[in-house]
Amino acid sequence: MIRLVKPYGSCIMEDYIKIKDLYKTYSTQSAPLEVLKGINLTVRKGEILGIIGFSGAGKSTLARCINRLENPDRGEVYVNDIDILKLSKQELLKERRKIGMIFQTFNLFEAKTVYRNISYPLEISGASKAEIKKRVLETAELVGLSDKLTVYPGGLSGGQKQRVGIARALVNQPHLLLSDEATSALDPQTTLQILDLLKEINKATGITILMITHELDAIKYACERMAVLEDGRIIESGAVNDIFHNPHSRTGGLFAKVFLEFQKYEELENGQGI
Ligand SMILES: Nc1ncnc2c1ncn2[C@@H]1O[C@H](COP(=O)(O)OP(=O)(O)OP(=O)(O)O)[C@@H](O)[C@H]1O
Repeated sequence: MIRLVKPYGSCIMEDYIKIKDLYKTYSTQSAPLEVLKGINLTVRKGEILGIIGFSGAGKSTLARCINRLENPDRGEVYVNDIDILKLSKQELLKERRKIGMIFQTFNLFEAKTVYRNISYPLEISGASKAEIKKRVLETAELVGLSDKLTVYPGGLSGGQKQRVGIARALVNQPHLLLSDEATSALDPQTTLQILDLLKEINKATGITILMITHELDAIKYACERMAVLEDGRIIESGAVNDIFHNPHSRTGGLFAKVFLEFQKYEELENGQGI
């Protein structure tokens, strides 16, 4: 196991992302579609914050506005006190290197080996061959893929593909990881392994993680705080346990109810609670 360092310090309570009155409308063939309707959100440095919401609530749009893969209509986005919406193209490219992103569909290059998938962000940032090799080997070891570097994505399981996605997102040593439904395509056991990996990386490096998901159990497993997104608005936020046991919104309540029903069913299946 390689030695993990905390490159960015470990102050837990400092705000790392600040989002104020964020709006985003898509143009569609029929009518404009307002997807974000005044988002206000704070993510603390070094935490894993969960964002939960039903399909279409605007979760991916919100994540993509943070690294400006989407340009919001108005509002403010600060990452590490940098005003993301005011950056020039060049400045944005530089800041984006400090923000990794992982996806439900992994988004790997099928024609590149694991090594080349992981090395890609370093290649486009102009790192030397020696630096690339060092960082790829370190990151592959961190995610448990040292023995898969010459394999193509087609020869990997879903969990291994997501590990490649995580390694590629981390190889530039970002301060922030945006995780957009990263475990939604995985079976429950693999989901736990990936969540354990994210928790381990968070603990070891102090990286801030924004975990977007529609799976309450994933949030319950990995996060201390969460926010509920409904129809383009954050309708409640706070400690996971508080929202889970005493939800103040319809969406929060529905997620908690489904989770509890599922838990009851699992206990019955395992012969507990009878
Ligand atoms: N590029 C786009 N152009 C037009 N409409 C879009 C675009 N991207 C997303 N939308 C629409 O915006 C709404 C919110 O989409 P978004 O992907 O942000 O939601 P989500 O909460 O992440 O949903 P899911 O969990 O299903 O991925 C949806 O109605 C979607 O169809």
